[in-house]
Amino acid sequence: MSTGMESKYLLTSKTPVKSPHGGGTKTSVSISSFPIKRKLQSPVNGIENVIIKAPKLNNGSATTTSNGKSNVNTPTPNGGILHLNGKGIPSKQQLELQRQALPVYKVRQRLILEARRSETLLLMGETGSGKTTQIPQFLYESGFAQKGMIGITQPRRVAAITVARRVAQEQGCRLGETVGYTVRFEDCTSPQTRIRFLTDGSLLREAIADRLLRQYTVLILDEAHERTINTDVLFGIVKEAQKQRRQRGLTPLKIIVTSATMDIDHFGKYFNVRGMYLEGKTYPVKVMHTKETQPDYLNAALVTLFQFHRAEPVNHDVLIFLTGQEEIEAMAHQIRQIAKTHDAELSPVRVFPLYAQLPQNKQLECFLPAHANSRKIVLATNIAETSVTIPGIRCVIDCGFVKRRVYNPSSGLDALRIVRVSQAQAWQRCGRAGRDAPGTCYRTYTQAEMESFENMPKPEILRSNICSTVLQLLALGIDCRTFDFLDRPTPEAVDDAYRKLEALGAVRNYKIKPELTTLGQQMSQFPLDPRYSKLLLSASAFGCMEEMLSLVAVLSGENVFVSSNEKRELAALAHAKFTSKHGDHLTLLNVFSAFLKTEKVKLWCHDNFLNTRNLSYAREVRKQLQEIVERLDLPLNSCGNNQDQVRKCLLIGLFDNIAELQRDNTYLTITGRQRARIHPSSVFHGKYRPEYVIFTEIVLTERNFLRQVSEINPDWIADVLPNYAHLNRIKSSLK
Ligand SMILES: Nc1ncnc2c1ncn2[C@@H]1O[C@H](COP(=O)(O)OP(=O)(O)OP(=O)(O)O)[C@@H](O)[C@H]1O
Repeated sequence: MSTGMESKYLLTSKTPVKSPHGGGTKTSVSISSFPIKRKLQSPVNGIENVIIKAPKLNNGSATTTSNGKSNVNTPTPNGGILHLNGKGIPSKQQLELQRQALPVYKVRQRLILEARRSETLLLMGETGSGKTTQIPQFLYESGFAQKGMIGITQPRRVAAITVARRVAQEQGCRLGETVGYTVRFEDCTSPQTRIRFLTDGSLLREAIADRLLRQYTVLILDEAHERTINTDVLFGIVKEAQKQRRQRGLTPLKIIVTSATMDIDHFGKYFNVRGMYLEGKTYPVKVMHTKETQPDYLNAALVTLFQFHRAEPVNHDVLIFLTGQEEIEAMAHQIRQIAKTHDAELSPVRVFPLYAQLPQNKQLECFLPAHANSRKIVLATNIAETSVTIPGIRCVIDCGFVKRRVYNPSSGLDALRIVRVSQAQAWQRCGRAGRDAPGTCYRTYTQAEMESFENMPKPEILRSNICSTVLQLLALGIDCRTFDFLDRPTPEAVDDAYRKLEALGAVRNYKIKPELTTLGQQMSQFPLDPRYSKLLLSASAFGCMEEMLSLVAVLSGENVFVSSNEKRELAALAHAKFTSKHGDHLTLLNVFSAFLKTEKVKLWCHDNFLNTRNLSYAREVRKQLQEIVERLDLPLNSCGNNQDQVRKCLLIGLFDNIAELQRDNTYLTITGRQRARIHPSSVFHGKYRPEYVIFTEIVLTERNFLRQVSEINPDWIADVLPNYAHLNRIKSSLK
């Protein structure tokens, strides 16, 4: 099966599955989400949830032309059909017609009425029905943004940016004018902006400056089911801001919580409101499961892809959900190879990776209109799972796995693990098809397997390191233990976070009445993990502030190295110029320092196989971090050639990330006793193995890897962290 070309092999059952709603027919099942109807029957605090019915839609249908290419027919309000061919950029009039065809558009009057009547709305509607793009526009067009902005939060940058772009298009304005977005280190808004899409983390940082969030008249917390830590904290913050503004007679704050798959009863109890279900679907999506459990989900996805590719019209684009960068890059290579080998019999393909570490301009490439005579194949992680619409996608292939950050309180380490998706995530993935035409979703797992998946992903706050959250809340004057959480983290997790913050010197007296130290207050001003903030706040004492600003800026961004399958050796040679024998951190610093001195950056990056966009982004981040450092009056000193100071300083923030070489050439982390190897991207990979290392991150997959590794001298540990060295019986401290 390795080529994925065997056309007789039928992976999926011929009968599509029934949606959990029970709607749809045996052969064409509509996309659906959680069993909404069952949920909606139960009263919330005695308040009945309601279903808002949309008038019947004249949904578009797909027709196949004689040359095998199908046209997407977009329904128009007068029942006419508008030919778009699914690939071109629509005109203003076409956009308006597309808007009017969305289910949410049909209930806009009712929605506006509900928004005028109630302080808080809890809205559930099918994926693709128009919640994210339309509701902010209805509110804006009805005057809700006269005294402030309408803010819409998204869990991910790519969603915030692409949705803002679409809404700006629909409003006929340039991005950053009436419609804009704000994500970490990037603000594309202006004083004219009325509709602002932003990541939940960005809104949280705004709350530190103004707990009442006075810039906003409406806040829409979208994709509530994702339950990221930031969204969970925001629920409590906006609820309190709303109450305070009411009590002080200030401009009221409307809160709207939206999702296709949230647990509406749980949210209803928390906000003490009824939930509303906006009825109406866009295009049907046929859902297919494999007949049998697949031992290799990657191969199963590849086989399914080529079965589809052989059989279906070329402009039916495909989106495949995988777990991470390595898998995506490997499959992209395989697909291109297979397509090349069989180019005589197969239509051309264009493959687009989409994952968080990819430079932003590369991420956005798959959102461009597709070509009519080749198939677009997007290979994505869960960053494409919610909110996004990738034009042209008619087929989703879901491998059913996701890489999730999990925190192990007993080891004290954060790690990435590959786990099964939840049912809610599977339905969200399915919802990425059928957005501009009917679609199909192939799941490379059986229906029985799907039923064994958990209903909802466990809220991030219950499975992650919450140090940053505890610090941010404390900066807002809130003890995490008394905060009004939708789901409260366990007392052990809270204690663990306080203990870590105390070890970093950010908090004191946490057992009785936690207080931020001066250092902690300063740390909360950086949009960074507290450990990185600590590095910056300690750097001037080590005489290396200039270097640490650069290093933290690079570590906060995405991969600066460009790998090339075709020119692997040339790339390695180019990168070797920057290699520091002391490890990856100083290597990164060498790259970035050289970049900062370069004038013709594009050419220089190209010649050195470096990513211009990511390095330019790091330069921007550095500028912003330097502004904070200057505001805090910290000396901007440099250690020059004495770069040991940088590695010593790293110990002060990353002291939980020290590992010791073992006899079998693996490493054992001092905190948590995890065994791991050096990541293949490290300068130490397959070469000299230092006795002690400090690393940025541990990745737990089939094998554990330490990412970004530098050598440290154990004597430094005793100097910089005397208690730590003693407690952990580091060799040098026992001499
Ligand atoms: N960038 C885009 N290009 C083309 N069409 C788009 C784009 N963004 C949105 N649309 C159209 O608008 C529809 C509504 O999208 P929207 O994101 O508002 O839905 P939603 O209800 O929020 O979905 P979800 O729950 O999946 O986030 C899509 O189904 C699609 O038809």
